[in-house]
Amino acid sequence: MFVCKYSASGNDFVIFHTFKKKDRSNLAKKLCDRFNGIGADGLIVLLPHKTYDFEWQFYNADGSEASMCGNGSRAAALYAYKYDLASSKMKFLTGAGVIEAEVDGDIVETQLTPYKELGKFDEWELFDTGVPHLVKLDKLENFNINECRELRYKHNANVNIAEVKDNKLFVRTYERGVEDETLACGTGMCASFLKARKEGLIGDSIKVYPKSKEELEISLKKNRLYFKGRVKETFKALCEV
Ligand SMILES: N[C@H](CCC[C@H](N)C(=O)O)C(=O)O
Repeated sequence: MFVCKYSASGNDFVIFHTFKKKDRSNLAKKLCDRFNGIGADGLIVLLPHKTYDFEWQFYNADGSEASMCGNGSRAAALYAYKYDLASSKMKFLTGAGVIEAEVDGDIVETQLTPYKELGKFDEWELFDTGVPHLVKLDKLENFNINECRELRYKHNANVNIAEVKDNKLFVRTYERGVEDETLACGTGMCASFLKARKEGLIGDSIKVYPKSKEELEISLKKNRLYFKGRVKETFKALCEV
């Protein structure tokens, strides 16, 4: 069957759709392997749903399932629209709840599930933007992969360093389940937005730049997070899955 690869601001995913829900943890590890597989940060499988346009299974590259993926939600929406699984405005079910998305050319905006503030640990703050994220406001060059890895296991969370410069938000993320820094992390950028806004450094909308330097936009409307940016299909092939 056909599998595709999508890149959402540098966060990349193998995506396909099928009818049968089953454990695809080992498949995710195989397909996401950057040496022996297609290579990606995650695997997304779209499945039929009686109420919503579809539901999904999301796996990190290490085969662990995650309840949500911000960039993955934008990639899944573009895939669903391109392959006639949904119209340009859609609703789909994730482990974190229902996501609303809108496709406009190669720009996709998704509304994330309601966020939670989960507490402070020293200069770090923990948020749930669909998955758990620790955020510290600091200079980006102070991003330390070993410190991030330690905090990731201590709190079972993704770890972000965020910096506000010239009224723009810059974010670097160590991603749980990829176990490395990724080029972008949507729920991480959203958690960083919440932290910067809480400290009074930004307003309700801002341009955000992850490690890939691709421009995204995050806004807070009626206390819900909206996240918008470019998505592209980078690969398509027949593949045994
Ligand atoms: N690695 C995350 C899931 C993917 C999040 C990220 N890729 C995004 O765009 O939100 C976790 O296990 O919590």
